[in-house]
Amino acid sequence: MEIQTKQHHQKNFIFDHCDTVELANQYGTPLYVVSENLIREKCRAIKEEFLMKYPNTKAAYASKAFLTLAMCKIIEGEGLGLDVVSGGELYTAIQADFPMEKIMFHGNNKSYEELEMAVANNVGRIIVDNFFELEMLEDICSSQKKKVNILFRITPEVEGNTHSYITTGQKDSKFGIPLQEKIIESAVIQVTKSSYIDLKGFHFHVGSQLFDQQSYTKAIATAVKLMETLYIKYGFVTEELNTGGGFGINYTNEETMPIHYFVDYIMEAIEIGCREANLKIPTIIIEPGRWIVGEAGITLYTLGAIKEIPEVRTYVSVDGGLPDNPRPALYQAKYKAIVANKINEAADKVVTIAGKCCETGDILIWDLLVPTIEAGDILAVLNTGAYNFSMASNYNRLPRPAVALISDGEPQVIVERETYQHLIERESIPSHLINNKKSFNIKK
Ligand SMILES: Cc1ncc(COP(=O)(O)O)c(C=O)c1O
Ligand SMILES: N[C@@H](CCCC[NH3+])C(=O)O
Repeated sequence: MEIQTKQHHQKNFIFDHCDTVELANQYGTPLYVVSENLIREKCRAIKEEFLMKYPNTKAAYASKAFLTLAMCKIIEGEGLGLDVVSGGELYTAIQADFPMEKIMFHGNNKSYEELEMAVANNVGRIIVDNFFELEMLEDICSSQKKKVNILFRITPEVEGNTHSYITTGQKDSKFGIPLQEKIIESAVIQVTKSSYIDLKGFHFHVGSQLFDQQSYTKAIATAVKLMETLYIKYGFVTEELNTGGGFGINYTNEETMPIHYFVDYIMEAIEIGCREANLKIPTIIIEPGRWIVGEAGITLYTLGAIKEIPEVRTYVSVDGGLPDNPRPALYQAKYKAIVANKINEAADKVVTIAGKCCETGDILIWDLLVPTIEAGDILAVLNTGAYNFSMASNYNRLPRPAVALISDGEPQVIVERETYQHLIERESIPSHLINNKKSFNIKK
């Protein structure tokens, strides 16, 4: 493996200047390790190859990929905006003093309370997904006497070439306002009558972990057509177009695409579309999540039970699994991994890396090439920065791992490991169950 061969002089796998075996010893496993520098490098590439290259552009980090207070600070420091999809994500941003005007609030079923919180905190854009939300927003704005800027999320009717669970732009999708004339146009007409809500433009998101540029181009063509129709029929000028995120990253053998691979295509399609339709190019916004943080994270595990089924396979179990990384079970996602304390030993055995959950589907990696391994070895699963920590659960009552952030070669814990006590913290025992003395008559 490339990373291993580069490190002949090292004994252990080094990730962003830190010895991963030492990290495992210091903080325990499973452990999420995230590199601040790698995140910043990605943000800077977005600045250089998108924000500085094209006028009138903005970028927001899709925080669902990985969000902590420290992450808010990194994103703020890099000058990007933040895409949030829930009261919890918004609360985290508020607690980190993230500039509220740079927040984009998404979601297909925002609650009244979540919208109240967004309006009260003056978030920059609310991406309205449906009429139900529009009516709540009108009500909230009139009672708070506040104006809000919104985008309508449209369903671009594009099938992204990715796992079906992470396509969002297809016609039959829970996300976005359908493009049928009478639906989208009546939404626009309704909002233009509002004295509280200012419709700035439109948003679409095709899907996640995409490499095919054509799906963006198709969605842009649809959005430009809508912009043109609205301009011709109603004189409505689209000031902003948010083309979502979804840029794919390298998990196994795919080549990681630089940001210009996606954004140059997007910008060209917009320029051509707007020129042909005689429209002014709106402000263009992108909101990648995975592309910014996915490759900046790894997960360290300790190997435990090794079970060889002769002539079938060898299962090697780790001290985590599905609860800290549900992606293989959910999306058949593939990962690569390195035995961190044996990087200079020849990898000549094929094993299957199993999680410790009571689930047959809790397999992190099928058929991984490893050297001779034993219990106690440290396994580093690569590219786990996106949608691992953020999707982690306590299934089987496993405490969630800590997160260590490496900043300029120095690791520190930014999220503490959960304890067994955390698992019962919100629970109580009803009085009749305390001594279990009462005989219980089950009402029929
Ligand atoms: C509206 C929206 N924006 C941005 C993203 C970020 O996606 P990704 O992490 O694939 O870039 C998503 C998730 O797919 C999304 O639904
Ligand atoms: N959770 C998904 C991405 C979802 C993106 C949200 N629209 C994944 O891990 O790939």
